[in-house]
Amino acid sequence: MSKTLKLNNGRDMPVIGLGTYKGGKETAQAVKDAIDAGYRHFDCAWFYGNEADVGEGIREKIKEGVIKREDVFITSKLWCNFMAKDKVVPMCKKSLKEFQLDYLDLFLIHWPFAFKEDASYWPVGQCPEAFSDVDFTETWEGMEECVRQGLTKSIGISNFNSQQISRLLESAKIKPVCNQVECNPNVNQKKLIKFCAEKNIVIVGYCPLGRVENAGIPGYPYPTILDKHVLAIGQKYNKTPAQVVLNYLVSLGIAVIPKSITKSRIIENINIFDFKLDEEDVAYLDSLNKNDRICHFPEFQDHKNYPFNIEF
Ligand SMILES: NC(=O)C1=CN([C@@H]2O[C@H](COP(=O)(O)OP(=O)(O)OC[C@H]3O[C@@H](n4cnc5c(N)ncnc54)[C@H](OP(=O)(O)O)[C@@H]3O)[C@@H](O)[C@H]2O)C=CC1
Ligand SMILES: O=C1CO[C@H](CO)[C@@H](O)[C@@H]1O
Repeated sequence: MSKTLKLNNGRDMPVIGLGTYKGGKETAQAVKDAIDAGYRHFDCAWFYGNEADVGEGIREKIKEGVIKREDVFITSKLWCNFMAKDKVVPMCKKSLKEFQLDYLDLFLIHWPFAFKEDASYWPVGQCPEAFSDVDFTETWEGMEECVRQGLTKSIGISNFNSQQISRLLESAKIKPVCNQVECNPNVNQKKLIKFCAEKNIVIVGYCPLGRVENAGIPGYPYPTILDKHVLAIGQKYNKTPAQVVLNYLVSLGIAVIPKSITKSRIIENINIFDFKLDEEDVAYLDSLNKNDRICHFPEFQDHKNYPFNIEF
C-alpha cells in the first residue's frame, strides 16, 4: 500500500498514483490491476478521453467489495478551452458524468494558459489566433465554486510556475493543494518543490519515468530509466531502474503518477518503499538534472501565461 502526503486542507493524497494518459482500451483493466496492487490514487483528465474507462474500473472494484468510493483518490483536470469562469462547473459536472461518480477528490487547472473555446484542443499551427485572454485567476473562481457545490473535495493547479502561483495566491479564497508538474531526474524540480513547500502546496510529479516510449525521438530528453548507471544502482538494491527513479522522486517529498497498462509494471512501480538509496546514488541521480522537459510545447511560448519562460 502506498504512503500518503498531507494536503493543506487536511486531506491525504496517496504518494503513488496511476497515470492514465494514452492508456487506451486497456485503461479499465489497468485501473483494476492497480487497485489489486494497492494503488488508491488515479490521475485522469477530460483531455485524455478516458474518464469513462477509469470510472468503469473503479466501479467494478467497488462492486466486488475490494474498495469503497472513499478509499480512492481520483483526480481530473480542466482543459485549456474551458477556462472562462462560467465553464468550470459545467466541465467538472461533465467529467463526473463520464466517470459516473458523485464527486472528485481533486480537480486541477491543467495548464495556466487558455485557448478560445471554439479553437482546436491542441491548436498547433493556429497560434496566436487560438490563444484566449482568460486569466487563470478568473478560472480559479470557478474551481472554488466546484468545491462549494461539493463536486470536488480539493482543487489544484498543473504546470504553473512560481510567479503564477504567487499571483494566484493573491486572490485565491481556497488555496491550491498541489501543483502537478513534470518531474523526473532530467527535470527534478528541486527549486519549485522548495518554493511550493513554503506555501504548503504539494508537488505531484508527472512523466516520472521520462515517458520511455518516446526514447530516441528527436527532441525528447533521454529517459533516465534507460541510463546504464541507473540500471547498476538498481542491481545494488535488487530493484529495477524504474523503482530506483520512483524511490528517488518520492524521497524529494512529492507524489508521483507513473503510467502503465502492463500488470507486472503496475505492481513494480508501487513496490518502491522497502529500500533507501545511498548518498552516492542520490548524488548521481541529482547530477542528471538539466531542467530538460518532455512537455514544454514551444508552440505556445508566446502565450501571456506560458509557464516555462522562466527557470521555475
Ligand atoms: N498535468 C499534465 O500536463 C500532464 C500529466 N501527465 C500525467 O502523468 C502520467 C505519467 O506520465 P506519462 O507521460 O504517461 O509518462 P511516464 O513517465 O509515466 O511513462 C509511461 C511509459 O513508461 C512505461 N512504463 C511504465 N512502467 C514501467 C516500468 N516499470 N519499466 C519500464 N517502462 C515502464 C509505460 O509503458 P506501458 O504502459 O506500456 O507499461 C509507458 O510507455 C500520465 O499518464 C498522466 O496521467 C502526463 C503529462 C502531462
Ligand atoms: O496531460 C497531458 C498529457 O500529455 C500531453 C501531451 O504530451 C499534455 O499536453 C497534457 O498536458
